[in-house]
Amino acid sequence: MKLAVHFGAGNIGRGFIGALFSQSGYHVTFVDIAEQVINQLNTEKRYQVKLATDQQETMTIDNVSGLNNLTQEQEVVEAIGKATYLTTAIGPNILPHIAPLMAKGIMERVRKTDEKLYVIACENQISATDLLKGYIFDHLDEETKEKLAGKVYFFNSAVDRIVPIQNNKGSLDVLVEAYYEWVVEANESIPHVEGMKIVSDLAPYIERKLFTVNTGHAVIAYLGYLGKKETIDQALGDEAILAQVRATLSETGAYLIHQYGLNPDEHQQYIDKIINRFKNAHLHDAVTRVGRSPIRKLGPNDRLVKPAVEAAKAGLSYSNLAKAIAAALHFDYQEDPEAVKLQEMIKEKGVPAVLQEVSGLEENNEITKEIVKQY
Ligand SMILES: NC(=O)C1=CN([C@@H]2O[C@H](COP(=O)(O)OP(=O)(O)OC[C@H]3O[C@@H](n4cnc5c(N)ncnc54)[C@H](O)[C@@H]3O)[C@@H](O)[C@H]2O)C=CC1
Ligand SMILES: O=P(O)(O)OC[C@H]1O[C@](O)(CO)[C@@H](O)[C@@H]1O
Repeated sequence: MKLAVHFGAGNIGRGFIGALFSQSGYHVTFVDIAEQVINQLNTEKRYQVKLATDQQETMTIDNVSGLNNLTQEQEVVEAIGKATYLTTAIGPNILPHIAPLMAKGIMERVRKTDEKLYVIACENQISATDLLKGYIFDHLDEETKEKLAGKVYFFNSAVDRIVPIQNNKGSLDVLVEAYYEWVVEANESIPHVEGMKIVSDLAPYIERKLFTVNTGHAVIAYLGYLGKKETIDQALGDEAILAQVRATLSETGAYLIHQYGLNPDEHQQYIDKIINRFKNAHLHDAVTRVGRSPIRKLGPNDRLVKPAVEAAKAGLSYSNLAKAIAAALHFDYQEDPEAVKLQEMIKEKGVPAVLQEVSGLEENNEITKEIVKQY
């Protein structure tokens, strides 16, 4: 049986990427630091993926096991040695921390086999696999670097499926939305995985997804948080928030249409479909999950700042994006370490300095001025 080694046995790992590998005939070895999840994977050997629909269809995901990357390093290295795919869904900030072990696995592997290995980071981040590759390369010896060509491939990807925080402590089962899209940029044929779509240029896909699904979601999350809404669907029930989401997605849409020559009617349909996905009340998706890690989300290449900067460059409107950024700066959820840090930074340095440091926006930039006004 072919093997996929997947770092991150969380919501996307179990509910999306691992599930697709299992359904494609792979054994999936999940690697995680969550000891209880790893133990359960090894004892139960299966779990259910439940669709957040009226019918609640369920699928059994089997041929799964787990390894703890803190206590089972050698086992992880051996698994990487046998894998066809090496994937992650762990959070972009964690990639540098798992790269040394991945590098160790790759070094041992290329000494022993010429079999091809495909590495794909499945994160909400543009070029996440390129970033991971850079972190891995920092830990590879020169001999391995020279041997990688034709043996280890790194492919960027875009992943889209809403998987909320699970409300079933102690269970491996995962509630997911029925919709999913996994797009991988590869210029050659790679081993088949059910549901994986191969494209030669990922840029339009990842930007369309990040600046529609993730921008729209972030607007709802931050305005919903300010409006004391608990979940995304509850926030969307507020007409003012719904109107603001539509206005913001018109701005990102204008940029995407301008940049990639998208058909405006088709893009509007894409926006409408996504807003309907957000309305799914079965997901109970907390605004605090969707707004999590605001410093990352306010990054220069992320879902709010990048489209605002690109819209400004193209002479397009960005005032609704500026409003969303201002709302993100008010996200003071105490259980989110980045939210706490962001509020401390704002208190200490003020909004313009924070926008410079976190988002790469100069103080005299027109976008900064608009954000400060909205804030
Ligand atoms: N949940 C969603 O709907 C979607 C999430 N994503 C992206 O997928 C990635 C994962 O997100 P989720 O699955 O929601 O998060 P999650 O928090 O459910 O899963 C992350 C997993 O990584 C593990 N982990 C953290 N640090 C680790 C370390 N140092 N070593 C090993 N394991 C470690 C955690 O224990 C957890 O099991 C993120 O980049 C997210 O942006 C992308 C699309 C949809
Ligand atoms: O996972 P992140 O990057 O923290 O952001 C949350 C976003 O990711 C998703 O979980 C999946 O695309 C969305 O639900 C949401 O837009």
